[in-house]
Amino acid sequence: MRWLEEGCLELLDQTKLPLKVTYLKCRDYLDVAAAIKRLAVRGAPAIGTAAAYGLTLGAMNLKTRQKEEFLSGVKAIASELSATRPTAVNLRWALDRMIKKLHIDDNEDVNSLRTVLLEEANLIYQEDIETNRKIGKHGQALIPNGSRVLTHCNAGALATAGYGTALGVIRAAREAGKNISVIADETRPLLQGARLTAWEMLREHIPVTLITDNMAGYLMATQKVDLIIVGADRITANGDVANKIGTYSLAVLAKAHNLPFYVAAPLSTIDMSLASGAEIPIEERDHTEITHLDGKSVAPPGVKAWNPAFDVTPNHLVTAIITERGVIYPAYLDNLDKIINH
Ligand SMILES: CSC[C@@H](O)[C@@H](O)C(=O)COP(=O)(O)O
Repeated sequence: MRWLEEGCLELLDQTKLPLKVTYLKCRDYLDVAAAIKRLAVRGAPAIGTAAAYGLTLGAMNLKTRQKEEFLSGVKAIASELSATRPTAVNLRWALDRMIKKLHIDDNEDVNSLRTVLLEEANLIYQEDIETNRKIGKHGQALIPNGSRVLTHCNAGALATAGYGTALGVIRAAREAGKNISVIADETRPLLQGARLTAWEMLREHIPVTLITDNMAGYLMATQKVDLIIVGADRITANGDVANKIGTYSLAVLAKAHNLPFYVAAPLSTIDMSLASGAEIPIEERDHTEITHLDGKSVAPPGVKAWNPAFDVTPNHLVTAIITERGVIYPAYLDNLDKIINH
């Protein structure tokens, strides 16, 4: 994603990858909201950053010069953007951070508040890349040379402002000179692993092998994988992790095969207001995402379907959470609070 000086957010349309590299030009918050909803931009940190720019666009397009009216308009746009996807807490985190900026100096006029919003969105963007590099640095120390790493969905540069979380750890391990190969779960139903992770890895000449989701158990049983790293959409105060549907099954399999199961995520993904994963709102998406493939029906018309986009992995299945401030080990139930409030 890229902010263009003309007052426009440019987004790589991820729904078109890997076949086409096309960019969307968002000139209003409604364009950004629509892009988030249809997953043209997706991945927890990426939707937070895009929403921050979306709010900036909305504020630029508000006609009023009256400060109170401007503030209530911006807040209404923030709640609309926040409602686009319910599970990834980074979306709300970024919008809350933007809104907080508007109260710093009561003497500022509407135009300078617009500048404040753009500067904050730029900061969120830049910080996300730095954060991911730090996650990579801490995480790569956990990856032995020669590891074959299984990952799910796409927690790479595409899912963030740049570099990636889970894939950032892999990038950092490669940059440290380690010989690392990746196994990408295809990630039904929308194939973020096949379409996006495989695309990212191939572009950087990182060895990658694609498997379907139902091959993971056999892969582990036949000792073809050494560890698992995934990203996260929300981590609760007890260390439970919401991530792309299928993550929980991988964690159970990892436990059964005695393999490390790591979660790489920025602190902005940790929601200390929720005690456990049972409280996380799980997005349910359109049934056609599973009854159809590429617009063609793959199920009998009229069949009932269920399409939760995320699942929750309980803390006891997580070996460690890798954050920008360091690695939180199983004793993290206490550490999480200390690290967040440090
Ligand atoms: C660094 S991204 C971490 C998660 O957001 C990612 O693993 C994921 O589940 C994304 O889901 P998506 O539905 O594609 O937005």
